[in-house]
Amino acid sequence: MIRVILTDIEGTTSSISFVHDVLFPYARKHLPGFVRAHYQDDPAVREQLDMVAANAGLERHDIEGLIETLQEWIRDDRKETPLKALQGMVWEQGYQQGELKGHIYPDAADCLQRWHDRGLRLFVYSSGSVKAQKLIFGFTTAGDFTPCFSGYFDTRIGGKKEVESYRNILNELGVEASTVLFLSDVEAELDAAEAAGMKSAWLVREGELPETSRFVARDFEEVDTLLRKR
Ligand SMILES: CSCCC(=O)C(=O)COP(=O)(O)O
Ligand SMILES: [Mg+2]
Repeated sequence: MIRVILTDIEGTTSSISFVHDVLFPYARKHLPGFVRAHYQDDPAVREQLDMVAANAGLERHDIEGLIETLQEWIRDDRKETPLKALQGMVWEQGYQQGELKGHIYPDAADCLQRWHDRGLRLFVYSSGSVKAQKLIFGFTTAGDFTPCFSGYFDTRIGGKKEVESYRNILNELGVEASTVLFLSDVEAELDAAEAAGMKSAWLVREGELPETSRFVARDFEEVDTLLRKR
């Protein structure tokens, strides 16, 4: 029986276009100024920049080089942990100032609330940092959904296509793998979750439905139907 839902964000609870056409351009525009303003006095920013420097083989004082690398990573949609941490810090300003509102599909909003009310435990696993996850769900156009969630995981637990990441999440949750249903729009992530023993559902919100033996859902209402059958 499913007792825990672990959900991806982009393409699952929220649209790909919100992430790529709103969040990433916002980060591209504001990240250079944010880094220049904070690299000297904010240890959390400095820590992430040092990780970028180590990863890119740059000198830690080469701030303009580090900014250029971060901009390239945003362009290439690289899921690098320090980039994701810095994006979360930049987006925080946008949400706080009312420039950003998190997108959530209406079916996801309804079902997350219902599942929470039915006693299911809900967790997020996204490449976006935990801070970014709390912001997107805290400031949605449909209100604050953070009370629905019991916890959040990001790439610090491991990459989303790696089996070990899901094993680590199971260790943290302390539950039987077969009681966890992972929701994602990326098949390789579902493969990794299943290899760790979790159940999975593939969200295919647009385009043709794939021919597959996997459970496929157009939206969260179809996932809910599956949950009620199990
Ligand atoms: C937390 S909202 C921003 C999501 C993000 O930065 C991203 O790269 C999307 O990753 P996901 O694992 O949710 O597909
Ligand atoms: Mg996704």
